[in-house]
Amino acid sequence: MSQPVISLDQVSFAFGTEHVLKNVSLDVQPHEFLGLIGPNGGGKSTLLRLILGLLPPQSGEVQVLGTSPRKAARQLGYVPQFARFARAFPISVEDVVLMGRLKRGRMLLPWRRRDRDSITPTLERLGIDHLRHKPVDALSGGQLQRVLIARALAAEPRILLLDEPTASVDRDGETTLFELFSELKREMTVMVISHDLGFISDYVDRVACLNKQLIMHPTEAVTADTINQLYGEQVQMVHHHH
Ligand SMILES: Nc1ncnc2c1ncn2[C@@H]1O[C@H](COP(=O)(O)OP(=O)(O)OP(=O)(O)O)[C@@H](O)[C@H]1O
Repeated sequence: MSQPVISLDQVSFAFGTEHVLKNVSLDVQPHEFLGLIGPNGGGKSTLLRLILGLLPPQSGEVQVLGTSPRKAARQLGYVPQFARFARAFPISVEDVVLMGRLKRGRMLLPWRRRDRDSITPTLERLGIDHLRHKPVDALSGGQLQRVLIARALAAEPRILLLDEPTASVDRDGETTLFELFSELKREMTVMVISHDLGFISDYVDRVACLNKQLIMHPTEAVTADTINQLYGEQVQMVHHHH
C-alpha cells in the first residue's frame, strides 16, 4: 500500500472541557474517495479543521502529504460548510473563484486576461460559467455551493476536503456533484462530510463514522442497523435509485 496522504495517529481534541475527538486514527490513501458521516456535533468539521492545520491536536499526530498540515496547506482545497460562508460581499463569482488561484502564489492583482481565462474550464465543469459576472449575494444556495467548489478546485489541490457540499443542492444537483467528485478522484484525494449515507455509499470507497471516536467501514459493510446502533437515527439511511 502506498504512503497515506492523510494520517491521523491517536488524535484527541477538546474545546475547553468538551472532548470532541478521542484517539482518532485514520489513514487516507492517494486517490481515495472517503465519506465522513456521524451525528450533529460528532466532531466531523473539527476533524477537517485539524487536517487543515486550523486547530492543533491536544495529543496524537496529524500528518498531511508526509508533513505537517500547515506545510501542506497549499496542496489542500477546502469547501467550508455553506452556512459559514459570509456572502454579503459585492464581488462576482469570477472574483471568488480567482481567490482560489491566489493560493498558488503565482498571481498578481489586478487579474490579467490570462488569469480570468484560466478558470473557465473549472467554471464550465461546475456548470456555472454563465454566472461568472453575477455578484455572489445574488446566487441561490446551490449555485453558491458550486462556486465554493470551483474556488477550491482553482487552487489545483492534491487533496479536496468538502464539508457538506450538497446541503443546499437538490437531488439532481447532488447526483451531478457526486459524479464530479468521483471523476476528481483520478486527479486528487477527496474527503466529503455528509449526512446522507444511503446516497454517498453509491460513490465513496470507504466510510468513516465519527462520534468522538472513529470507526472505518468498507462502504458495502455499512447497514442501517450498524448506523442506528452507533449513532441513533440522525443519519439518513435511504437507498436511492439512479
Ligand atoms: N469554536 C468552537 N468552540 C467551542 N466548541 C465548539 C467549537 N466548534 C465546535 N464546537 C463543539 O464541538 C463539537 C463538535 O462540533 P463539529 O462542528 O466538529 O461537529 P460536526 O460533526 O461537524 O457537526 P454537524 O453535523 O452539526 O456539522 C460540538 O459539540 C460543537 O458544539
